[in-house]
Formats: sequence, structure tokens, C-alpha cells
Amino acid sequence: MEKNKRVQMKQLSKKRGDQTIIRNWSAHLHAGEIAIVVGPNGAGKSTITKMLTGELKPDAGDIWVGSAHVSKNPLLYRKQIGYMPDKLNMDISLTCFEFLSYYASLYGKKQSVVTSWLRRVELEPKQSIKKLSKGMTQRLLLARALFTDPSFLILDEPTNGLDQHWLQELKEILTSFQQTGGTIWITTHDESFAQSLEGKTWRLQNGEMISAHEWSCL
Ligand SMILES: Nc1ncnc2c1ncn2[C@@H]1O[C@H](COP(=O)(O)OP(=O)(O)OP(=O)(O)O)[C@@H](O)[C@H]1O
Repeated sequence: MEKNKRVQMKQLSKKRGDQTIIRNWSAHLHAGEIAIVVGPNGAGKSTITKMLTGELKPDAGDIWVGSAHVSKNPLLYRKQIGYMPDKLNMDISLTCFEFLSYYASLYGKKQSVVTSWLRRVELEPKQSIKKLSKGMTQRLLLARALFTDPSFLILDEPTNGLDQHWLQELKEILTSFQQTGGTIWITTHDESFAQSLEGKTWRLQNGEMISAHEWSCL
């Protein structure tokens, strides 16, 4: 799929219970740009990430990837995104190959793409997904997010459970995605990983998304 898509968020607002997670926030990401969102537990990082994936509807505001609007063109929008959640919510017995093949059939991708991504993330195709360690599960979810060749990659706490070797591999995978015009959104608690990426960083607190430049001036 052609990448080089701009991501726009316009006047987004979201409340959960009594708490305002995002208050009237606008931003855009150029194609090939990395956005990094940091913030304490409960600040709303997962909430905003779920709005970007289309799983949660904003109370107000719009999100576009290229010309696809999150709720007005949901099918086209979903085709543009690759999402790596912070955990695998699936309690069935499948091998890594069967797991990715299922998504391959939904997205019309060849089995050879599945095989080559499993090789890239160093997972054994016949390995049961129930027996994967945390870091191995993260690698499977990374492969699932990328094998559809999205233009916008959304990663929720991608470094959880990864060892030093895989932190470096993750960086390399993200850099090559970025170099082909892919745009990336990452939420993380891992400040050293965040600092190692050349991206636009925001801190989320009390309903505000404060850019790194602004918070260094506070
Ligand atoms: N389903 C829900 N219904 C109501 N409130 C929720 C729901 N899920 C989360 N919240 C609340 O929304 C706020 C933001 O939660 P969220 O999970 O987005 O934070 P987070 O920054 O991702 O946290 P963490 O760093 O712990 O993952 C929290 O106060 C949380 O209690």
C-alpha cells in the first residue's frame, strides 16, 4: 500500500466517567513522522490510542489518515492502520502461523507474507501462541501490526517484555517503516526508549497533551 499519509487530529475531546482525558486537542503528523506519548498511569494514553484505532469514539473532533476519516470511512481508515496492542486478548489454541494466517485471509495477504514476517520476528511458525513468553507475544503482535503494510502504525507500550536485542530490533523495524513514509504513534512508559527515537513527544496529563518543547519551558 502506498504510504506517505498525513495523520490529522482535530479538536478531539474525550471524557471517561468524570475525568476529561483529552480536551479540545489538535495536532498533525507528517508522513514518516514518529509521535511518542508519555504520561503516568491513568493519564489516558490507552484511551487516545483506542480513539486512533477507531475502537473508541471521541466525544467531539475528527481523525484522518490521509483522506480517510475514522468514522465516516471506517473500512478505508482501518486498512491504513496497523495496531500493536499492549496484550494479546485471545484465549484459543493456535500456532503463530495459524494466528497470522487468519488475519492474512481477512486482509487478502499471501501466506508467504506471514512466513516472512514470522522469520523477521524470529518466531517458530508451529509454536503455540498460548506458550509464548511476554516478549515473544509482543513480537507476534508487532508482526500482525506490520504484515498488512499499513501507512499508520499505532503501538501501545511496545517495549514491554522485550530484551536488549529486541529493543534494538524494534528500533530498526520502526526506522525502516518510517523511511518508507510510514507514520508512527507510540505510547510508552519507557523514557529511555522514547528518547532514543527521533520523534515528536507529548506528555498527557489532566486532559492536556503538552509537547516536549512546552513542558521543558514549564
Ligand atoms: N472502560 C472504562 N470506563 C471508564 N473509565 C475508564 C475505562 N477505561 C479507562 N478508564 C479511565 O480512564 C482513565 C485513563 O485510562 P487509560 O487506560 O487510558 O490510561 P493510561 O494512560 O493508558 O494508563 P496506563 O499507563 O496505566 O496504561 C483512567 O482514569 C481510567 O480509570
